[in-house]
Amino acid sequence: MALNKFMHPRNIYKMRPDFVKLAKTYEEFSEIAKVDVSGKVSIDFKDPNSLRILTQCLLKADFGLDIVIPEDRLVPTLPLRLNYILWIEDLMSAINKSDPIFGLDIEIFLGTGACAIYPLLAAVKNKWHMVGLETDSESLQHATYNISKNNLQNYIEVKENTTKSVLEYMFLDENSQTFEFCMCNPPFYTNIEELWESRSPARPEPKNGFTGSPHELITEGGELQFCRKIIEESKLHKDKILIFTTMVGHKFNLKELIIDLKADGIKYTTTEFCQGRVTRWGLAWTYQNYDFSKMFSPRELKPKKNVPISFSLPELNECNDNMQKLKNILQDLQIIHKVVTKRKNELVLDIEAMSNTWSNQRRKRRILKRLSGDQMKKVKNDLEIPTNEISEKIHHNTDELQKTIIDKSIDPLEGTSHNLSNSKSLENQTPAIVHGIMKINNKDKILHIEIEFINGSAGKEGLHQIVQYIKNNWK
Ligand SMILES: C[S@@+](CC[C@H](N)C(=O)[O-])C[C@H]1O[C@@H](n2cnc3c(N)ncnc32)[C@H](O)[C@@H]1O
Repeated sequence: MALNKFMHPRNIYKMRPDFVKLAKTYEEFSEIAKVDVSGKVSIDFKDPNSLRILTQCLLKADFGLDIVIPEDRLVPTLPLRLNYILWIEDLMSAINKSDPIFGLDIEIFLGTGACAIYPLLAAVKNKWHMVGLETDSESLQHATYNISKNNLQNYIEVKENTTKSVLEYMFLDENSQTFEFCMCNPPFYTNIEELWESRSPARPEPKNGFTGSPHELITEGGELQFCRKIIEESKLHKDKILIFTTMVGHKFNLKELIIDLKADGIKYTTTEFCQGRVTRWGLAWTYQNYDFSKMFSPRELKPKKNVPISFSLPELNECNDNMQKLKNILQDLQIIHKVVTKRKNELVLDIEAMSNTWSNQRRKRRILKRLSGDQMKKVKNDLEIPTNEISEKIHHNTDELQKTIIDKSIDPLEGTSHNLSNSKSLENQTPAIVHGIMKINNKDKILHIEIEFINGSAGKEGLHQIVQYIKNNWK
């Protein structure tokens, strides 16, 4: 299932459902299940009846919902439906409406379908109040039946949309209620030919069987026109719904809709719904002052490439070996640094800080200021002990890696000494709090440095602090 890794992180269908358990629990599932010689249980995904039974059983097992999906209606794929609901949850939490447990939020759903799948999931999962609009009276009847079968009438109301509009119907009355969001899974196709074309033998065969009635799948102008209609109607009811959303089935249509929203200066955000081998898109827009900048698509959440920290150190007047000066600073910080590669003007060091030796510097300077007379003299004397006397190179690695480590460092303020002599034990027992790779390029006596963070409990912030310390002490 190539795209499952990009499913919403909270989607329970990221992991394939346990078919063995389903077969043991539900007789209807065991009837459609096949067991191979290795004991693996599978079903025929191309058979609409198997898909219907699988969906009904999963709704029962995972959400406690007892649903009847009519034979001639769309079988909702649960991973996709759940991806959409989870994204709405994220949007609600982005606008600080993440606490609907008391059922105070009232939502609206367009095109409820025969299962009323979205309102049912939203009600059992989040206790959201949903209003479902549907034009197909037969689907409406099924939806009403499924809602009362699960005793969720207090949460879900379904209404027959008798108008040609999409949203308008909800706001015919001036005092109509407001909603936190609307969601919609629009019919995909423009006409029956387009629908058949999508099923033509020339196209790669879909993995899942085909379900749904023409009414559910076809709309004049296809999904693009349907979504454009919602956008147009949303302009008339800007404050009646805080966030308008719709699912989009074709990437091309998503691009067109984004162009429309941009042209009108409407704030929007998008996401991808990835599941199995199918990607759909979510589009949300608002007329409110909401910040969507922290909304990310699951695919965007994958770790970003580690961008190194770059900076330069200028030539110093009284120093004729800048590279050595930099090494001295690393030594002062008790940072273990071993040479990875050494070329003419370039040196690559593996650096490891075992403890935070840079953070208290300001405090130490403050205390120094407060000290007076003899105390000050003593501390100053201690401080002025040259670095090479309080440290010594203790380790030369035979495989060409030169390791420099401070053997002993005196803390002038506490007057204690830290023994860091056993580098091996440090390496083996204590993980570095900052581990990075430092590339130093010496060009025209200016050091150009790039440090890449590898790992460590102090995080990249720790590395930034080290960089700051180096810059402050470059004099
Ligand atoms: C693709 S189906 C989605 C069904 C269900 N929500 C799901 O996701 O499985 C689209 C639904 O929108 C309904 N529909 C089409 N035009 C509509 C309109 N103007 N207002 C409300 N519902 C509409 C169709 O009858 C159909 O049930």
